[in-house]
Amino acid sequence: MNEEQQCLLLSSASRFWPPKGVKLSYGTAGFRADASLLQSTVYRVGILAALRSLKTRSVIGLMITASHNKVSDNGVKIADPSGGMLSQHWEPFADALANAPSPQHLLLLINEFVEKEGISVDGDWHVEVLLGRDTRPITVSWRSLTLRGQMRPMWSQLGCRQPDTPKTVTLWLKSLLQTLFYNLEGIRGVTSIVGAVATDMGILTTPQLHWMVRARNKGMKASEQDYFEQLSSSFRCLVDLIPAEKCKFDGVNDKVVVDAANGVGGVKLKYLGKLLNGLIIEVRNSSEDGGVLNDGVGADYVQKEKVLPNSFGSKDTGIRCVSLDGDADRLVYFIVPPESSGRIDLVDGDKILSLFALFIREQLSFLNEKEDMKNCHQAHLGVVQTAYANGASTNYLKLLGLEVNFTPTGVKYLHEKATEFDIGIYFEANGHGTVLFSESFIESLEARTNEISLGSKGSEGEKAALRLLAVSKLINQAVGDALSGLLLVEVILQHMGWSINKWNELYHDLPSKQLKVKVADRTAIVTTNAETVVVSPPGLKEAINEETAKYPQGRCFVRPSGTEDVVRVYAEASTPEAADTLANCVAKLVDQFLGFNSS
Ligand SMILES: CC(=O)N[C@H]1[C@@H](OP(=O)(O)O)O[C@H](CO)[C@@H](O)[C@@H]1O
Ligand SMILES: [Mg+2]
Repeated sequence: MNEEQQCLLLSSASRFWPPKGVKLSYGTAGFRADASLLQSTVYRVGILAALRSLKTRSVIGLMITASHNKVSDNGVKIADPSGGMLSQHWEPFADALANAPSPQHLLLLINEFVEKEGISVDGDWHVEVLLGRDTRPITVSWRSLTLRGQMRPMWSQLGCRQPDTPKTVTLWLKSLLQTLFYNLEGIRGVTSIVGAVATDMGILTTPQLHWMVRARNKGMKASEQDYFEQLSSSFRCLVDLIPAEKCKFDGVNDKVVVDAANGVGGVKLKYLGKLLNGLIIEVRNSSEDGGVLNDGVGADYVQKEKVLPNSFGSKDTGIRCVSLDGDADRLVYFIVPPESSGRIDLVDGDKILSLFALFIREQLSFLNEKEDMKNCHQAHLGVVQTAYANGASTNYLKLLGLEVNFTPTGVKYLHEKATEFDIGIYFEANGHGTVLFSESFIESLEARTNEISLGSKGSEGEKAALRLLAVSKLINQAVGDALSGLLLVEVILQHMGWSINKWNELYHDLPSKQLKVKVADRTAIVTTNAETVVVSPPGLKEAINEETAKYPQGRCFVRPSGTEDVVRVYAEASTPEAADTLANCVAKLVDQFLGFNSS
């Protein structure tokens, strides 16, 4: 690194000291913590993004979001050149950067890493980082704003007067100002690499930013408008390909009501809805309504608590209802039963996966019907789940003859596994997932559909190829996306002529329960076998197994969360009461082994 670069890094880093006594970790989906702790982290992730751009010679994304976390948290993560998650190989460096105790340590780390990775920092590559942020407000403490005057320039840049109260000042700045601080810090980080450019893409859903990064690196159109146009036109294409006899079917109506978690998905979905025909999207709990992000609303709440989100009630009985999470990368459907008294019938990520798998399997069977295709390469379809997938869904998928694979929690693992197939469908039970198509399979579909434009009438096989091609454009190829997932569910239900009830009847979920346990150090739990078996602390595995064996169809596992400071407990059993008891007993075991009073 030359002297100019070293000076630039040292001077900008001296504005952003890490919080004292906090250990930051890149976790399941980037850094997440109380928003007041993350200023230096966002700045340092900006540097990381610029270095990643240099290393990969590609455009990189930096997203400011904490997804389903409570409103006082925030987070930051990176989108790699493919639009996927940051390469896991770089996560230890990300952790080290975030925790470097001083600008000098930071510089030393960067120097070492740049040398080890063979990254040339001499300005021969035009670094570009796309920045996105959701609508999450930030909380900034007065202390951090005034500490050694570091933040004062921010106030003048924002045209605001610095608050003069010595108490903690909580800033709930609406719209652009909400996350502008983090944005500026991200930009500062990126631009502390000489010649690097940070392009502010504004307020986006997480999947939109990932989509843009992928599109930019593939040389495709990559604006937000391009995203909306691609989704709406592929949706229309799928609608046009619905078999005539299925177009009007009892129980299928054209309205869906969406709980947008008071997050960024609401406004985006309202805009997208205007570009569609044959589907009415009613959005509630949009960030414009004044409700609190993820508070009594959203996919995480609905999926874990299995209760109605705010502003939904008995009036919604019989309607397809959907919940998105705060940054709109997950979705779950739900049904309001008659006289529900707050409970819902959840149609979760596992059922979305099952619906997608059925539809794709059907199209593949049409594709392979033609005599001359019999000897051709048959597409390899695979599905990927985590241990949180309901056992009934896994049985159902296996009964369909599908290959079911398991990975640890987190899209980064599922996505990676799904790329091994011609078509890989992955979903977490909480609604995080997508369908990936391999380049070679897309090429074979394109070749097949080109035959149609050469004058053929369009056989079932050719229509199936057109449908699959449209699915590959509709469903986000970079990461799970609630907006594109919703459109795909809607058009498949229309295609099948199914109501949400019929879909929900595919199989019956086993009763399950999830709990969170606060412990002294959650990292003391080490797991293996896609997180289903505890390796450490010794004895916990045996204690869990002994308890689980008492319950018919019992299954239980524990793991440290990668996004919250808790240990998660998951239990499944033949009755809701048994699942609750099993979860509670195992939560007590976790507390005995790791709680604040354990020795
Ligand atoms: C049980 C559960 O829902 N875990 C979620 C949650 O991860 P944890 O590591 O469990 O906190 O957030 C992740 C990121 O959004 C998501 O991928 C994952 O599925
Ligand atoms: Mg999310």
